[in-house]
Amino acid sequence: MISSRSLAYQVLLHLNRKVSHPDRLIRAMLERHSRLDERDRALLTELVYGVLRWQGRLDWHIDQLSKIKPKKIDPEVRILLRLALYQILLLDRIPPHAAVNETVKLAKATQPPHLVGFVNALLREALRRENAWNWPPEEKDPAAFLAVTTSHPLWFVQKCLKELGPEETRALCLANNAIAPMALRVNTLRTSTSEVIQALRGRGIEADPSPLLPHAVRVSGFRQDISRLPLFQEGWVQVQDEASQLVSLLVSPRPGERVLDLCSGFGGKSTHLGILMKNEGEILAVDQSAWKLEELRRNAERQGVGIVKILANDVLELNPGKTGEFDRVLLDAPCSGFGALRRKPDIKWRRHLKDPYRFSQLQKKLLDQASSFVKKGGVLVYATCTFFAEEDEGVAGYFADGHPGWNVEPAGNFLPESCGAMVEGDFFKSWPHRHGLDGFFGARWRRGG
Ligand SMILES: C[S@@+](CC[C@H](N)C(=O)[O-])C[C@H]1O[C@@H](n2cnc3c(N)ncnc32)[C@H](O)[C@@H]1O
Repeated sequence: MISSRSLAYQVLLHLNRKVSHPDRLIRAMLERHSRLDERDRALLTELVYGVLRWQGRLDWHIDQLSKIKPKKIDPEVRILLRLALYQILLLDRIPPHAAVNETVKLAKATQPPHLVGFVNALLREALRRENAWNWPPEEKDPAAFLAVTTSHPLWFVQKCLKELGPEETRALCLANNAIAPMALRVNTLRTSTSEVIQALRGRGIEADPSPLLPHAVRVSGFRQDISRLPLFQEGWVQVQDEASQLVSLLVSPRPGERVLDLCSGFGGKSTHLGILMKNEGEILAVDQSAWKLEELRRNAERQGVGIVKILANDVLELNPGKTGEFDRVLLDAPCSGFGALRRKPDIKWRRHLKDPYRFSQLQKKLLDQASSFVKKGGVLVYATCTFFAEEDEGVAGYFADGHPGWNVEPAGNFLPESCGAMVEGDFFKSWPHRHGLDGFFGARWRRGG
């Protein structure tokens, strides 16, 4: 039978060739290989995410060990090496020799003999080193040291050092590498928090109420596909970080209102808004990606949220003449996504220093556009899943300066008291290292009447 290592190799190869969601690729693999047992299914996920999380550091090890110039290492071979070194250097539960032997087997099946020899020699040298590495000098070059040891791009660490200082940068980088607990949002149209916890515990799954939100549940140590559980299929829960759930609370829609969800994606927030509205009123979910909206439609159906309509459109080409005005508008803007590195570690290798600025230019345009849909006296919420100031406070400041008729409404007035630590001035801001949640930002304004 095919091994989880070989499947992980295929997923990582695919991701290297084309930007896609690791989760989707893993799920597709698991569907195709449905006879894989739970241990191997879990190992596949662990290998893919582990390699993506530690890619920078694994590449540094490869470059230290390689007898040929790093640039000359074939990308497919590099992926094989990352996969093996992750198991050897960063995973406890796989004997290092087994990792080398399995990788060499995989190399034999996919590479010409001289490359198999190269893989074999490099991995055996890694075993011989026994963790004696010449790390970049911490005192002299703290940015390089942190970048390598915590596996983040150097530019990212340098930017964080400038904006947050050394202690917070270190804590943030460490938190980004943690495996985030699974957070579920309870669908109060269908069930209650205690019923969800009971159902999960009944299956031997460790589940606890969130200390932050009454309708969220934290699940620990669960490595299987939640979408296979009846409670998911019956729409009792949605997987959603608590910080992301807080954005819908910041919108605080009421039953019967008209709400516009711009950049709705798969509808994590649209369905939450519909539940907060008790399925009364209307939500228009707009995204330029038709396939994401198709998923949103299925997601809303699963959760029994019947008030969401979908529209595939570029937000910048939409106007209130077509849609009418709304009581509340949420713009969950496209962003650099650095707040979600715990769940999407691949992002750090796809972004560049200029990206936060580049995104901020688009976000300003989208926010200007979003405001034109808000009726007088209505509410506008701007959200991102990043912590870089130019995409967060910078965009909010730009909007406030250009729209004197709008009043900022302090985020603290709309979030539960338990989330007081996530209020920064007028805004909502969560951080992985400070709050143990994904990094989100939210700002709210009311349009003058
Ligand atoms: C942060 S994600 C949205 C996440 C989603 N709101 C949720 O809660 O699951 C940003 C979304 O913006 C969409 N997008 C980016 N630029 C857009 C544009 N100009 N018009 C419409 N949608 C856009 C992307 O397709 C993506 O789904």
